[in-house]
Amino acid sequence: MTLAEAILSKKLGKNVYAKDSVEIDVDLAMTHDGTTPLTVKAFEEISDRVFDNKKIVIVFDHNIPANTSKAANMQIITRDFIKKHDIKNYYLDGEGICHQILPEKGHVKPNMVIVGADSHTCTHGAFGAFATGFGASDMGYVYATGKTWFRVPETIRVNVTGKNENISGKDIVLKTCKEVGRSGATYMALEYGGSAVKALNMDERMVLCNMAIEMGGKVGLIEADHTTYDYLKNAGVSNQEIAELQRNKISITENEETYFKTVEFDITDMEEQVACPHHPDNVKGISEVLGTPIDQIFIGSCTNGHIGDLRIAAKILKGKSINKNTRLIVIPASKSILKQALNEGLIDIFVDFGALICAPGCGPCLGAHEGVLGDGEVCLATTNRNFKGRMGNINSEVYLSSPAIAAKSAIKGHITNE
Ligand SMILES: CC(C)[C@H](C(=O)O)[C@@H](O)C(=O)O
Ligand code: SF4
Repeated sequence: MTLAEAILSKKLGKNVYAKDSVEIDVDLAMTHDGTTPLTVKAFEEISDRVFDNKKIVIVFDHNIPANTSKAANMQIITRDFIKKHDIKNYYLDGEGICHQILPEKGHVKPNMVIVGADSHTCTHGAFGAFATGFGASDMGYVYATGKTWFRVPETIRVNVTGKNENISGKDIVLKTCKEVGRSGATYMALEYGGSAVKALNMDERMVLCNMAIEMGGKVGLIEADHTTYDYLKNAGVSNQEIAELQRNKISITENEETYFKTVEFDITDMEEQVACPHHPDNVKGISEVLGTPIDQIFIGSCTNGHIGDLRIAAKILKGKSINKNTRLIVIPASKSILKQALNEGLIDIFVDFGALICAPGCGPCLGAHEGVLGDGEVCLATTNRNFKGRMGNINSEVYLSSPAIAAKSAIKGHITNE
């Protein structure tokens, strides 16, 4: 069985396989400031009671603090919904990006079925959970019934081996995007494994699963292991619950025949990867884009705003100053990452370097809040999407890279790995 089949089978108490259709109870449902109002509208057409006020999580992250009256009014609708239905889990005051908050606050656990009204909900597959993004009307149905249906996805196995200290989770996922292509995994699971994946910490594993949707993937998945359980412990999950999860651990034996296909690569001699405008699968080895002038650099987002990312960037930027032809925006993915970065002196390093620090949230990632680009400008971002106009201007260009490449490029003012 593939990991996707195994998780869904365990949950349903019977064996299900790729292409089967299943109706299933969800363990966690998430919406954010951008998608809650439409979800509420769809929900109210079918019910006046949520299925379970403890299994819903609502996060404000896309436009926080509100930048327009429209965004502020959408937040009023959401706050009213939270009060009316006594929703227990909500993070509304710049606590961070939903895909960071969910695991950080201990909401995500292996074997869960998680749905969210955001396409990057697939991030949580890094914990061995079946997690996927939905549109607001599907979420309205989930808020009312706690149920949804899936076609069990076929699986592309991605095996990554080798060792290379210059290669991060972001380089691995960009390479995967190049290999699989923008629609190569449509409605499929991307199941990551191999020694190089096993060696990654949870922040880096989340990067791999976060970008599954950029290949059309339904879910990104990584088998839970001791790294997963250590993370859960730090996120406040009780020892008792972790022991229970370990007892129920799903282990799969890799079996070629169960996969739609297998993609394999070795990172030992791989160079850093950069996605060029205007799609995350337009990936080149860094040597092909060295010297590209950059106007704005953004380190943050649900892909690469983790504490580990900020540590890597700060180590590179310490004692240096920003190139006068570029600007740098740094946004920790959550308030607790911001606090940790303050405690470790990372924020001092960024500020001294010449960076602008903004409140935890999505920031410039989708061009709807702050850090919008001007005509003809080029941005290098640690985010997951570089579609035309993604950062708020159809006449701008966005490149995607790891935090290390973003930091090095902020010193030089052009794309570099030195
Ligand atoms: C606004 C939201 C619905 C959207 C998504 O679903 O992914 C956003 O987070 C994005 O990254 O484009
Ligand atoms: S950080 Fe970007 S990709 Fe992630 S949820 Fe926010 S807008 Fe979407």
